[in-house]
Amino acid sequence: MITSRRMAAVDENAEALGVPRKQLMESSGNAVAREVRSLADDGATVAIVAGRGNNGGDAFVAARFLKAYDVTVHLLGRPETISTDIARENWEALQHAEFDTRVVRDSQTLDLDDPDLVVDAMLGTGVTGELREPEASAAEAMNRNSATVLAVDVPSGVDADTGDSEGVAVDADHVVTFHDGKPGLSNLRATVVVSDIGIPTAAERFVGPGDLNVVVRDPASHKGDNGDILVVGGGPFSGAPALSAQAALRAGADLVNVACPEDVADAVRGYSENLIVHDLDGDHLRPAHVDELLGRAESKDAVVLGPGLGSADETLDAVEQFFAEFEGTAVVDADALQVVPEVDTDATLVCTPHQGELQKMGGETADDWEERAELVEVFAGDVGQTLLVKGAYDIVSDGEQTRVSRTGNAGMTVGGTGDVLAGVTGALAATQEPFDAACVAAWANGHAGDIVAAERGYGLVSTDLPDALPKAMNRGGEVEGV
Ligand SMILES: NC(=O)C1=CN([C@@H]2O[C@H](COP(=O)(O)OP(=O)(O)OC[C@H]3O[C@@H](n4cnc5c(N)ncnc54)[C@H](O)[C@@H]3O)[C@@H](O)[C@H]2O)[C@H](O)CC1
Ligand SMILES: [K+]
Repeated sequence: MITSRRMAAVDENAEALGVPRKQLMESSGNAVAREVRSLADDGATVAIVAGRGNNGGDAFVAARFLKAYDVTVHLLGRPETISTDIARENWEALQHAEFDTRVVRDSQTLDLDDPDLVVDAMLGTGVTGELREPEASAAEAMNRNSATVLAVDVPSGVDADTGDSEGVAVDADHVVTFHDGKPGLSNLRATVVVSDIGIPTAAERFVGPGDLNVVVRDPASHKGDNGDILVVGGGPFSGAPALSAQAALRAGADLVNVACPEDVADAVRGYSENLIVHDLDGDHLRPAHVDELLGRAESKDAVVLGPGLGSADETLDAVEQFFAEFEGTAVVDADALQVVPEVDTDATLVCTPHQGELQKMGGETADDWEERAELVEVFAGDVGQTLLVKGAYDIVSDGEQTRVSRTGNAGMTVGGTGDVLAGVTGALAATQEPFDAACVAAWANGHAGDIVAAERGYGLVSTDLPDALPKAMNRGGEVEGV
């Protein structure tokens, strides 16, 4: 089963892997035609009712594969308003080749006649809310007609994720859906055929640019809505928490607080005026600081715990006591990781170990990435948390779902890149599900590294990465009105 949002992500990933959408549309159209052939004999009359998105595009392709039938394509709305290039190109191909096409300007004039089969290609997974006109009247006309109805991907007006319809929806007898089942189709009376349209498994297995579609920023949001986080780190080191914090800001977090031992607090402040720094007395984290940290963490969307903390016994005790009480979301990195398997916590954790740290946590690793992915999945299930295991292939698993990120390069073996990743993960975990946050963070951090390496090769240093993050995460036209 796949949700509409995930389907859109996988589609975009397929494109990035060299399988363009237009090619997928050709497969979808072919699958629709195959289904028509299984439902109606040669010579039968087929009325295709098409919308102006890619759902309609699938049906324009199908028409080309149905030479043995008497096909009429009804387009709802003006051809100039077809919303995607690939659907428009397939519509134009029908005009050039003199197919029987009709433009329906007013849905009241939609004349389906008395076909043997109606194909509902008005709307698919791109739809939100109640059917508008002309689709709503067209759906009613289809429902009144006695012909068998085959829906393309999802009956128009039905939410593919939930099966609900806010208003009128096409009452389909059959559905041909693509790539994988849709949760919303299981409770309909229609029979459902799932058709493989040639999306590579890699488009789901590997994190890709499409996975970033979970990161949406509401233009009406307020300060803090896009992530208010606390980085707890530093002591033996001062650069690590500062790198995490700056990376979190560049990954989109609104507010980043740092709590660190006072001996390094001024150094951390000095790295950036964008950070809010709180001193913990002394030169390393101790159990005496835990109450203050819990108080500060309570109002945050996520905590990043570990960068530069060191492994003094008192520090690890403090980490353990923190987890015993904390109930929010935390990204755990570096020396703090070894505490995770020991502790009984109600917190939601995203752990970001490299393979050595994974072993120290009690997990197993393997040279072969596929074997490693299996081991990480089992260990994530045992720990009951999300793991992001760093390597040339980063493995992300929550014990049930596992994905792999292949971005990044050998230049990123330089010190500090893990601190950056922890910060990015923290920013994303503040607003996203832990698994999605880890997947996007791994991909974006590696992609930022690739952007830097293109200019600086193996001269890449960790402080380059935060600056490259916005470009690595920019999905184009993201900022409204710019
Ligand atoms: N990987 C795949 O599964 C592929 C699926 N394909 C097909 O593409 C559609 C999804 O296409 P998309 O263009 O994103 O959206 P739609 O065609 O479903 O609709 C967009 C269209 O509808 C308008 N609209 C939105 N909401 C409403 C509403 N409530 N009432 C009326 N109109 C509405 C919107 O403005 C747009 O114009 C998928 O289902 C598959 O059929 C591709 O072929 C490739 C691979
Ligand atoms: K449809």
